[in-house]
Amino acid sequence: MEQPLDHQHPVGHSGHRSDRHAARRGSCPPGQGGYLSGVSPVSDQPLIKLEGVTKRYPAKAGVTTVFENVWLSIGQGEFVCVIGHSGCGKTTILNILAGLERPSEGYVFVQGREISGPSLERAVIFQSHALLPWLTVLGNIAFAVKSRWPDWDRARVRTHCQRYIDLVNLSGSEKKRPAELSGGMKQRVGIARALAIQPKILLMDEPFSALDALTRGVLQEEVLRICAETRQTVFMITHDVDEAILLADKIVLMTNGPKARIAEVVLNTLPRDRTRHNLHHHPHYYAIRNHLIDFLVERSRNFDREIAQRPYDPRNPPLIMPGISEGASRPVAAAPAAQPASINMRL
Ligand SMILES: Nc1ncnc2c1ncn2[C@@H]1O[C@H](COP(=O)(O)OP(=O)(O)OP(=O)(O)O)[C@@H](O)[C@H]1O
Repeated sequence: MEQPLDHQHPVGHSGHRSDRHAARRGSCPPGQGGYLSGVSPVSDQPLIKLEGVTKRYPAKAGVTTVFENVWLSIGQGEFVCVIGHSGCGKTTILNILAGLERPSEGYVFVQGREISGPSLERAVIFQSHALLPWLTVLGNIAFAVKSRWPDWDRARVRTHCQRYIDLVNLSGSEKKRPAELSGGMKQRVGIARALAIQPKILLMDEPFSALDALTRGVLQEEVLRICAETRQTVFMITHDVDEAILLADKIVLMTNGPKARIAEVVLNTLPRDRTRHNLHHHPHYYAIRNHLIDFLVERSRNFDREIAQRPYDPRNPPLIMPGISEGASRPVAAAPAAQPASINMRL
């Protein structure tokens, strides 16, 4: 019988503190993370912690600080979306989480261990699917699976890949090459490939932005279903407010760069069984949506002025529940305005 998908890998070293001292004590090598070591997960700590993360690049006039002092915790099984204007450093944060870039200052911990580079425990899905054109659907997924479990025999790899091909509804297309697939199908292969290595963390950089609206909607719902089934932890960048409300448990709002920071974290209070079609019936939907749009249109560029008038602790950005508790933010109108089906805030 088919086993349920389970992405909650047992992890080792319970009791590791998620602080830089624990990571540096040397009891566990950085970046190795005790993957599949057979001990129960540490439940009382976030899966991911960013502590004081800052990124600077050399610039003509010295140095540019893209973002600074970013503190964020993400729990096991949480779906976190980041929204903010172009250039505020969203992709850079994702790359740092992936281990592809290093912060100029600060630390990133996964299960209490500081990360030190890329790892199969963190899978990335980019806007472009980056499939190997000479391999079939099955071949592309198997390639990743064989890297993850080099000792598996052919039959085991095949069976494992098939589960993920079925999961993303690509059954029947196993032998097709990328050139024979639509954009949506290619992105499904990318999703299946990322999930098939059973990463602790799925990092997605605007994964649906290159797709037509219909395909995007279908794939959003599939990702929602898959993540609910697998309790996959996700960090995703999007410019689409409705996509964030549909998918995310938490929506991280970043101010404009340079020197961007996390202004606040919006908790999505809509029920988890939401769909694209019933989203707007929920009484908090417009409050959340208006809050996000208000932030992107207005507050993201005037945030320094805003916090000159109220306390703000970057280590603990305000948690906002629009429609329930506005925290330190300005009140937003809850009344539904006439809105298009989807707002893409690439401004
Ligand atoms: N290697 C680099 N050297 C210098 N500057 C860089 C480098 N990589 C990124 N930047 C700058 O850092 C800033 C943030 O880039 P990043 O791609 O992270 O932003 P973003 O918020 O993801 O933008 P978008 O929404 O347009 O994808 C930009 O101003 C970019 O020019």
